[in-house]
Amino acid sequence: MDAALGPPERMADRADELTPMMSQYFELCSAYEDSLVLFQVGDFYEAFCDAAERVSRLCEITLTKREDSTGEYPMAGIPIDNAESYIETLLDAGYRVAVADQVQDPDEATGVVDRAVTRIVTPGTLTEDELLRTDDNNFVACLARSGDRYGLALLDVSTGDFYVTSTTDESAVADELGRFSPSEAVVGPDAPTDPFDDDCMVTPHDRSAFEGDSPERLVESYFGDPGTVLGTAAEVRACGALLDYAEYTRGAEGDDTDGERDRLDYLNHVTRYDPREYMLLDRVALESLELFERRAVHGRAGATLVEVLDETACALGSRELKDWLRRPLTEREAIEARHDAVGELAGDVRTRERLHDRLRDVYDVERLISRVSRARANARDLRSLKDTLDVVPEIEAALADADCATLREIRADLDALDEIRDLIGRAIRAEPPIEVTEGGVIAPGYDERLDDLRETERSGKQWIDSLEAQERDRTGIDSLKVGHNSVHGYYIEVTNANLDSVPDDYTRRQTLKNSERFYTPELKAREDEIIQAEQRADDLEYDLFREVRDTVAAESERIQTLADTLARLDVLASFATVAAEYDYARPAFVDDPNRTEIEGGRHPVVERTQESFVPNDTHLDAENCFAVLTGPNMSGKSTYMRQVALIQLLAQAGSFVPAADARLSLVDRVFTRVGASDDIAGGKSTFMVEMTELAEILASATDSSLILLDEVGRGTSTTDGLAIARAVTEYVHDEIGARTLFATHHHELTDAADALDGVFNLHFAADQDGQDVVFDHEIRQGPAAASYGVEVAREAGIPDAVVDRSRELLDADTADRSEHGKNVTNGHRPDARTNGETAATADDATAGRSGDDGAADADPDLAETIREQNLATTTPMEALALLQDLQERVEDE
Ligand SMILES: Nc1ncnc2c1ncn2[C@@H]1O[C@H](COP(=O)(O)OP(=O)(O)OP(=O)(O)O)[C@@H](O)[C@H]1O
Repeated sequence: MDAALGPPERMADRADELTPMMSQYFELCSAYEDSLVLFQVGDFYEAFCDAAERVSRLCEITLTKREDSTGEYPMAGIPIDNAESYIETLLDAGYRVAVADQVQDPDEATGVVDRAVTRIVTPGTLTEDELLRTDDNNFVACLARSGDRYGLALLDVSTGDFYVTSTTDESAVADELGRFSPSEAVVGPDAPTDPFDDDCMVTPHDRSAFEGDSPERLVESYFGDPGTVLGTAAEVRACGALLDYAEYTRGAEGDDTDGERDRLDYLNHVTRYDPREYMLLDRVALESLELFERRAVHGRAGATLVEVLDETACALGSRELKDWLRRPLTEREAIEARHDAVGELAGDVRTRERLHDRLRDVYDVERLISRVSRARANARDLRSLKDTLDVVPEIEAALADADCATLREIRADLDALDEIRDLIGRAIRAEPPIEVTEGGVIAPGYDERLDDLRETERSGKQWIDSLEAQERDRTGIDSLKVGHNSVHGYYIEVTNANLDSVPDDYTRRQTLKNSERFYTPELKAREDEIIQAEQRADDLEYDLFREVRDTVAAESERIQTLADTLARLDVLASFATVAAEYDYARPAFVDDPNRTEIEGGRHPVVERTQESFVPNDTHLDAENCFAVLTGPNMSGKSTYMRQVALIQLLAQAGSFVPAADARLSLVDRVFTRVGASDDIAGGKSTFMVEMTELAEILASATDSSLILLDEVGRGTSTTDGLAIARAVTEYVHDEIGARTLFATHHHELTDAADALDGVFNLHFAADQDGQDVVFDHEIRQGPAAASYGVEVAREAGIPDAVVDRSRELLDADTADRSEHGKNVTNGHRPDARTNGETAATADDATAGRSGDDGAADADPDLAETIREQNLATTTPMEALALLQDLQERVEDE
């Protein structure tokens, strides 16, 4: 176990003798064993012993020590004012942090001041704005098992988004986790801990939260009858245990005296879903289609799909956009409803701009309302809520002429919460301070008692303001001054020279070098009155503020619905902007299965990152659903395949698509097996990764899926690779029948088109311009003629000698194959040098005989290596590796 966690060993052997404060620390460390405890001492959060050493090293703060009668303890303190950034460092280092605050006024404490853990900060349950990304959700997952079923719950504590699903298939769990990418996971007994990403913290949680009727009771207390809101026992367990964990991380501050935990009142809705309601995009697909993360491919300046699509105006919309892309729909009606709205807004630039303009003033009310419910919102938060509510009627007005059902529904759902808006407007000052306990928060006119107190305060101060003139008159001392300081309060200051004129009712308050300060009984009385009124007013303000906050909290469900409505509208407007500005077309959905008809399709990201882009068509249907795609390296195969998948994904997310026209049938899942990636940390070779991904495709794809295969069998010998590629083609064609695009450098695979109905060839061509290869990026029917790997190798900087020799080998191979049906290994090997001198035969080289020109001094194995190559089945990647090897050997000579 990590020595920084749990009760410090150094204290354990003297636990009974510890000072009361250290004993408190020791006990909190024992109670929160899985967290690093930060313990408030005045203005600092302290850690002691091993935890101190760890905190000091990670946060780069000085390690000091605390000494008392029981010994000496290393100590490290982080300033409370700046705690969040240090806590972030500790989270990044993999710790959960239990924050133990002083929960009693030190002046009221008889012995040691009471402390309690008020929050446990963990990666998945963050609510601190400083630690959260505004444009993305932050989920904590909970995986529970009941019989052979897995229940998966996902909660964003900062926004209240809560999803639950269940499945009997462990790989489906991994797929959903890939989609939501939680930063933390709570795992129940018997549930697997391996489907989580490396960067997801797996948290052990109290077993009892998963057991007995505790999950059920908790679900019921939040959402009503578990049987109605949720489906299976596994879902109830996952959801209940996650609620328990979320409450646990709120610490003890909310604990009632009877030990009941405080509730997370803003969690008033859980969405139960079936993964089949959404187009499935597993982790591999999300990564290879670069939806949210970039991959450096061909050195192109990377961008992600979400980056080129995000024209949202507010944080709510930008998070919603990610969610729509993560979970494209599979129900035609729902998709078309989104398309209707996008179409209407795309055609109405004025409304779109007006909406965008207004939505820019919308605050992140989703996170705001969760702060309100957790009693962490300040007066500025409430004003921000009001500012948001203020724009709602304007948004409503902008949608006054909305025609389609979706926009009309949105308009109807817009709820400006007039009474809340009015309440905040009346109660909270326009620019309130951050601190809510020190007054200045409640607006004048809101509460009579408060106004009276403020009036007393004001008139008292006014009287004091007039006192100076009055006392000057009375005493005849022209230099007399009335002032105030925080230690001594109000005073009348008289210089030493005038002390003789001081009246009898002056009492000395303070002596300075050149003057004396006094007060009079009346001044004192007025001062007390002001102080009292001020104190009572501040307290009253705080009470009133809390009342307003509670009233707002009681409407959290309506505010969440409003947030959701605004988020949807923002995404639809963003889709519309992209559609209008980048010439996207509305896709049509067709009933016949397996249809992908795209005219002039473009890759939404690549077209934005380079000067010109060549649009291409795609035609797949039940009769022709498997395209084998050949062509030189860099000709555009990967781009083309991804563009087909992205168009399908965008269409189902509700967006228009980068194409002149698209007619599509729905897809249940996009599979990708593209690019070579090593999973060295996971102990898998490139080939293993490739085969694991392929196995998943073959096991799970249906005839409604879209499959992209980019060079299958690359990581093994050419013969094995080709065999696998061919077998996969046959299997997908015969058994699955999914729409498939298969890019390959195995030219033999193009023969599959003759053998299998439904398989056809497409290719990209290249022109040779002198020694350069020029790509037109235009897709054509039929197989590619040549692969141009050698020319691409030249462009990559392989020396001419090697490139020329490769070209000779290729030519010889082609000639041999056409004449004898043999490969190049039987051909002749000319001189390795390029000076045109007499070539030695391969046989000479193999035999190690020297030619007159010295060329035969060449490494005899070199010829052997070249002979061994079956160039007919060598991929360009392999050819490149070979060239590199040959080059090194040639240079050695
Ligand atoms: N339709 C197109 N219009 C314009 N440029 C394109 C087009 N398609 C691809 N490109 C450009 O060509 C580059 C290479 O494309 P891509 O990666 O798709 O080639 P590839 O044939 O898959 O190569 P390899 O076989 O080496 O993986 C892209 O980065 C892009 O810059």
